[in-house]
Amino acid sequence: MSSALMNGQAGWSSWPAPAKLNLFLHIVGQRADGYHLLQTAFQLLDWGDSIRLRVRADGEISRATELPGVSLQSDLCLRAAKLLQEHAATPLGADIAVEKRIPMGGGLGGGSSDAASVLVGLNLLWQTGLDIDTLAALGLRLGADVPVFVRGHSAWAEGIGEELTAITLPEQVYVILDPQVCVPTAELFRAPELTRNTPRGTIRGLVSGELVANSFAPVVRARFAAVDAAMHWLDRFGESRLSGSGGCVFAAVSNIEAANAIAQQCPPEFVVHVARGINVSPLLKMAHEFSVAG
Ligand SMILES: C[C@@](CO)(OP(=O)(O)O)[C@H](O)COP(=O)(O)OP(=O)(O)OC[C@H]1O[C@@H](n2ccc(N)nc2=O)[C@H](O)[C@@H]1O
Ligand SMILES: Nc1ncnc2c1ncn2[C@@H]1O[C@H](COP(=O)(O)OP(=O)(O)O)[C@@H](O)[C@H]1O
Repeated sequence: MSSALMNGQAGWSSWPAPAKLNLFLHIVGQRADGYHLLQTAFQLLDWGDSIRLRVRADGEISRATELPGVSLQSDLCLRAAKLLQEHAATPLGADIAVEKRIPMGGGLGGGSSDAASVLVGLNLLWQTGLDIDTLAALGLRLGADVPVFVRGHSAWAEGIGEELTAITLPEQVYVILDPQVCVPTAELFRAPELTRNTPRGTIRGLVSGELVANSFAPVVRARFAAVDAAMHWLDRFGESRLSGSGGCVFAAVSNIEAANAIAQQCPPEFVVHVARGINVSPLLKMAHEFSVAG
């Protein structure tokens, strides 16, 4: 492996795990097993977590950093590594460290992206040679949002989020507000007041800017006053939208300077991030560099 891809500490390599926004999200039905059918647009961002991986010869999979509130059993990075290890029947193990920036339970897909980066990174480090379709299918077993991060392209999504069509969107700047509430996704999907028959949209509608609604927004705003307040505040600068099941909200702005000016005015109860939409994930670029470096 090229030394340029190692991050300085013996045996460790660093893998990006970008955040996502859901530019819109329509819940259009429900499957017999209770999972919801949706339409959404996943916009990858140039901002996110970093995962560091180090191969172990003894087969152990261990986390090298604490993830507050996340037990070993529920840690998506450890679960991803174990799933790949079992599937590929490799005797190798790994140490996994996460530099967490994406707020947990914020609707920005942090856990899913971390898991995808572990799958893609370890598949290369362990030389298990699985193709992207197989990694995406393994990822789907960990969460509906994992496949888009494995495939590494902003995408139009249907089904439960796994039927993906890569799309190329303008690389827009976004102001993202984190109202610092952890919204439990499963509970939101169970909400009796959730609209489950939103009319279907089209990619053309997305591109023309008609599709901005999120089926979760009325439910989340009614249940979490801080999310409602964040949307009201952001509405002063652009049409605010909810990402995923929340609690983070965002608005598109014209450029970085405008975004930074808005960020500077942000009230202290919200954490603000400025990020740019990207069509291709840095994970995909890293994986390519790694493969080329051999
Ligand atoms: C709402 C979305 C939109 O991108 O994102 P987040 O808000 O989580 O970021 C996703 O659909 C979330 O995907 P993900 O976070 O991977 O959820 P999962 O772990 O697969 O599912 C958590 C639980 O939500 C419910 N669930 C999830 C996805 C789906 N299409 N229908 C469902 O009913 C199921 O009860 C499931 O047990
Ligand atoms: N590496 C991880 N990063 C974030 N959350 C994780 C991770 N592993 C497990 N989790 C669990 O998954 C939940 C959802 O995480 P996250 O992906 O950050 O939010 P969302 O699904 O709202 O986008 C968290 O509340 C946490 O309990």
